Parts: sequence; structure tokens; C-alpha cells
Amino acid sequence: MALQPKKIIIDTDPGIDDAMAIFLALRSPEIEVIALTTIYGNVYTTLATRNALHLLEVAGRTDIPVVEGSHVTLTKGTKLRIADFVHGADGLGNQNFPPPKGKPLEDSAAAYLVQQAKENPGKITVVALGPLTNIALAVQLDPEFYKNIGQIVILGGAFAVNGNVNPAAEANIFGDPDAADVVFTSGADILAVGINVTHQVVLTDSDREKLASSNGNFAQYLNKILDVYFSYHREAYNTKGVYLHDPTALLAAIDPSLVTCMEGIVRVQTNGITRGITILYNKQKRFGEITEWSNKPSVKVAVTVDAPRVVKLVMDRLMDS
Ligand SMILES: O=c1[nH]cnc2c1ncn2[C@@H]1O[C@H](CO)[C@@H](O)[C@H]1O
Repeated sequence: MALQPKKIIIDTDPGIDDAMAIFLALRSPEIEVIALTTIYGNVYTTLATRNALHLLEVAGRTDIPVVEGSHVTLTKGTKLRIADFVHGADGLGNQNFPPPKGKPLEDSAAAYLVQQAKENPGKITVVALGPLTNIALAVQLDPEFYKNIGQIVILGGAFAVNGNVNPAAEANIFGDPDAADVVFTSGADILAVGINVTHQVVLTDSDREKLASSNGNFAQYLNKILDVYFSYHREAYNTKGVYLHDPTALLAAIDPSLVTCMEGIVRVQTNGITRGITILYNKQKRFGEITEWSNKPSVKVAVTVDAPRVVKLVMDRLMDS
């Protein structure tokens, strides 16, 4: 008997690599995308909702609901860091797409996550591609959420490497460090895929040429929006290609054998010059004193990735679609 597809909710701030991950998800037979929930990060939340609706319309999948998430950080902060310099002012490569026809559900992302997890205990995977505010709100709303949710796959963190916002912090964790610390210490089954791993997964210029030559709807659409993302990488990293952050996390949620992990306790610094830094305690040393890591639940942190296999899956699934 064929396995039931895994139910996935993508929490997203689209975003060019979010668009890739969403299309990839829609082309992955192993999973069923049950909703997109939205968050600020690459764009403000209002625009994230608009882009999520737009991407589902492009894909012909308006059957999938969009649920709007928080407009402010967990501590009600309104001074958000928006990465429009990575994705364009519209989040999708400055293409001036028409506004979507659809509307989000009349619910908040956090309440929706709580309800879905309660109705399908252990069965839902959340793939979190932006700052973790919605997930932290769900943890705070329902003391059972951490048990009811199947797995939370987090695209975020810079484990033992420099960040991409500053030398300490990765963008999604920096976006709401308080939320990230709540989620990492919640007790949920968590897999973190950080930039220590995603910076090894590069879509090259020649991969992009292949995408451009494909007649597929998704390939053509992505080729258009990728210009801005490629220019940013050339300038910021001097790479001839782009990092596949969000697609890597999505694929790790589908097939955990694409990464190897370490287990341990992750805490997030919430203030000071290292605000947003993620520190994994690998439990190799037994500390004599109580630390901020003592008696916290363990999570999985990706430490290696089969990059060629990830890139091939991305290409194969996006080329002929
Ligand atoms: O340099 C950057 N600054 C801010 N955000 C970035 C940068 N590069 C990529 N992303 C975005 O943040 C997530 C990975 O950290 C990805 O979702 C990517 O789209």
C-alpha cells in the first residue's frame, strides 16, 4: 500500500527562494501541502500574504488556503528587518505581478497551526522558512502544541559559522530571536537546517540556463524572478550562483537522509552584539554548574548535506513542471 503523503504547512515570507520551495513542494508526491502561513522577513507580512496567494494562483493551486501570520515580533516589536535588498521590493524579483484574486482565511496563522496540530496529532510537519514568530505564538497559545505537532523543520541558524545578517546571526533567527528561543526550547521534534548547511547548496549559472531552456511553467516563472537573487549573491558573496536555503529545508523535511545531524540543545541570544546567534550544546562535556542549556529538550541540527542530490532534486522537479 502506498504511504499516505506527509501533511505539510509551509510558514513562509515569499521571497525568491521561498517561491522555489513552494513550487518544489507542489511537485513532490511525498507530501501534501495543506496550507501556507505567512510571516515577515523577506517582505512585510501583508506582502508575504499577497505573494503566497499569487504563487498559488500561478501554480493553479487555489485550493490550498493561505493564513496570515503576525505583523510584529513575539515581544510586539514593530521595527522589523526586511530583506528587500535580497529579493526585490516586491519580494519576487521586481516583476510587478498583478495582485492576486484570492484572500487569506479569517484566522491567524498561530491559531490555525494550533488547531491543525490538535486535529491531526503527530501528523503535521511545519516547514518554517521565515522568522519563527507564528510558531512561538502557537507554542504559547497551546501548552500541548509541542506534542501535537509532528515535526518543525526550521530554515534558520548559523551553527558554528558566521551569520548572513552580521557575523553572529542568520536572517530568520535575527528576525525574531525571542521567538526562536521559545521554539528551540519548546520540546517539539525539531530539525534545524542552518546556513552552515545551505551555503553548500548552490544553484549555478548553468543550472539556471537549464531552467531557462525548460518549457515548464514553474521553470519559466522562476527564471524570471531569479535575476535579483543572482545579482545579490554576486555582490554580497562573489558567487556565480545562489544559495538554495528554502528548497534545502523543504527537501530535508521530505527526505531526512539528505542531511546528517547532531543532537543537542539550542539556545538563541536575544540581545547584545550577538543578538540572534544560535549556540548548540552538543552534550560532549558534562558541565559542573547549571547553565542556560541545562534541562532543556534536545533538537536535531543539520551538519552535513548531500548537496549534489539536493540540487538534482530541485532541478528535476522544477524543470518539467
Ligand atoms: O544576506 C542576507 N540577508 C538577509 N536575508 C537573506 C540573506 N541571504 C538570504 N537571505 C534570506 O534569509 C534566509 C536565509 O538566511 C533565506 O530565506 C533567504 O531568502
